[in-house]
Amino acid sequence: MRDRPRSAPESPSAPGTRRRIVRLFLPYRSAVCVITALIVAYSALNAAVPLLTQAVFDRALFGPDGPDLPLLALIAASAAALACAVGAVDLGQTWVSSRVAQRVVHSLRVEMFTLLQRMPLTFFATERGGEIQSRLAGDTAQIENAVKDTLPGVLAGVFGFVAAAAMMVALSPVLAGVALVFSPLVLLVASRSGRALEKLSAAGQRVRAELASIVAERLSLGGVTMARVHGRRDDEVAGFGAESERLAALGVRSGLVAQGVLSAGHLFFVLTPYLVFLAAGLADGTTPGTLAAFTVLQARIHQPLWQILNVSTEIRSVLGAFTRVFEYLDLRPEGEPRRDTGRGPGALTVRRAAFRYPGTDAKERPALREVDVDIPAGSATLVIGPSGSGKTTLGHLLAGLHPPAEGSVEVDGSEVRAPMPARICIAVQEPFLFQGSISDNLRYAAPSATADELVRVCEITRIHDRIAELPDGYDSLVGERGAMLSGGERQRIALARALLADTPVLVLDEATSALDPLTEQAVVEAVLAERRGRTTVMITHRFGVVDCFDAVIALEGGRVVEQGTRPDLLRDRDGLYTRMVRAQTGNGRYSQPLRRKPR
Ligand SMILES: Nc1ncnc2c1ncn2[C@@H]1O[C@H](COP(=O)(O)OP(=O)(O)OP(=O)(O)O)[C@@H](O)[C@H]1O
Repeated sequence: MRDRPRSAPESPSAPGTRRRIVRLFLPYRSAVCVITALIVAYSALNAAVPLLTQAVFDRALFGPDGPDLPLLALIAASAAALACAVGAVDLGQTWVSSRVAQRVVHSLRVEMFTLLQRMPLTFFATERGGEIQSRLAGDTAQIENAVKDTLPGVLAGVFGFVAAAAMMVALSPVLAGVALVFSPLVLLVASRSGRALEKLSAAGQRVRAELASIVAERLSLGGVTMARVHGRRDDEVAGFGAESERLAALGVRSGLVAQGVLSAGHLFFVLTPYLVFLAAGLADGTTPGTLAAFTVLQARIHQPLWQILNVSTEIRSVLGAFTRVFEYLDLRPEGEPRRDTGRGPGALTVRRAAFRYPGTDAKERPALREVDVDIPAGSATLVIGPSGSGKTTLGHLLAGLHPPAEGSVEVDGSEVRAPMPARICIAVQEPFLFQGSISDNLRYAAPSATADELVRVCEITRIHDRIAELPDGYDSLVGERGAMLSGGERQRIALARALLADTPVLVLDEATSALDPLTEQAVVEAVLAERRGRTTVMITHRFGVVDCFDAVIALEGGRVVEQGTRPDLLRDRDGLYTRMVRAQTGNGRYSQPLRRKPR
């Protein structure tokens, strides 16, 4: 088990993949048996048709008593019945295969999605969106096609070959020997070249995933804007073009190898009938009917071999798809959080907490170390510090988004190692709004919230008037990721959503940074004034905007360097907080609060 999958597997199909595939199909073993039985029946019925051809020649048309028309009509009716039976069996097999394919792929997709939902946030910071998309949608689609079409195709090929070969042996062992003499050679060539095709196909999959990542990242609103702003549109096209060209070159190479195998097979298919005719000419006693039946059977033997040659590439690339899907299924997700419905007053305690982001050098200082913090229930606390000092990381630890590597974080005595939706909510600087209406987005936090409750929280965050101005009000659509709203509007809707969750603890991580100072002041004051006993932790750079906080925590280099009430901290004229206030306001005389605390 690993933390992250390799995004570019070296080996197209990892060892053990085949065994895992078999395990995947174990629950469907009855259906697989039915599919196999239907394919066997299909192959046997198909192989019986040449017997009718033999009867037409040797008995109905050129029999000892001349043409026998009633027999010919009977043979024609039998052929029609056989064709109907073949069609019905084929239909049944397709139906069962499709059902199995859909069930298997559905469970793989859901299992992967469930697992990804439980992955640590740091996974999403490092894994490319296109990679996830490519495995969840692309690879599973490939598996679906393989289960539905390719694998039954191979089985049909194998059984078709065996049935036709058996029929040939029954008709004439000598001619059968001549007809089949090159078959092992063709299969050997196919299997050898298969290895080259497997590597080419795995390389193709990797480039496809890279292309999907580029599309997801660079054709997003932010990606396109960045390219335009910096005049790099041509470079973006060139980058995409280079990857696309790699894919095209790989496609040409795979096409050549695959066609080489098919051409070798074709040579065999063209030559063997003439060898059979030659053998028939040399040997005595071959009736025209037997030769006609053989001609039909040879076509029947070519078709399955052709089928096997054709699908061998697909089978190898689908093994690669299974490997990539299994890599995601082997991810190590976060532990399932305890179902926590307790609320409590919301007192936060952090003891000697440390956190280091995965993948960072052990010599680098951790994002947080030896953090000791006490935040009383119902209090309002400001967290400040220079950029990169660990404020967001502390906010994430308090909200349970990252578990501390050392030490502990507790709310009302319960350990916080995973999000606790009933107790703690966090509003972030770049909130996520999904495509839907404003009320859909608000109700994500509280599905049963009434219209009045939506209005109440939106009034607190000073967004209600703006929503009321929109033609559809709370039913207005926000666009993908809230693209139809301004940054400040998005933040205020997300903050209202966090208030709607009505948790005893609320962490605001630069949650109002996109607002103008006057609106920000009004929003923060309203959030604090209407907090009804809620513990509020506000991480911000613009702490001069409001002064109504009970305590200030100052971070520097991942440590807490100051902690206390605002007047206490301002007393130290060289302290970090005082220096930051001075730099922000250009005024060093901060011994008194800027404004009176709201009730
Ligand atoms: N996903 C990540 N992977 C690796 N390192 C990270 C990651 N996120 C943050 N860091 C590092 O952790 C440290 C603390 O980052 P954090 O975001 O907590 O700082 P911050 O005080 O909130 O900064 P800012 O004020 O600029 O938002 C920084 O050195 C940052 O580079």
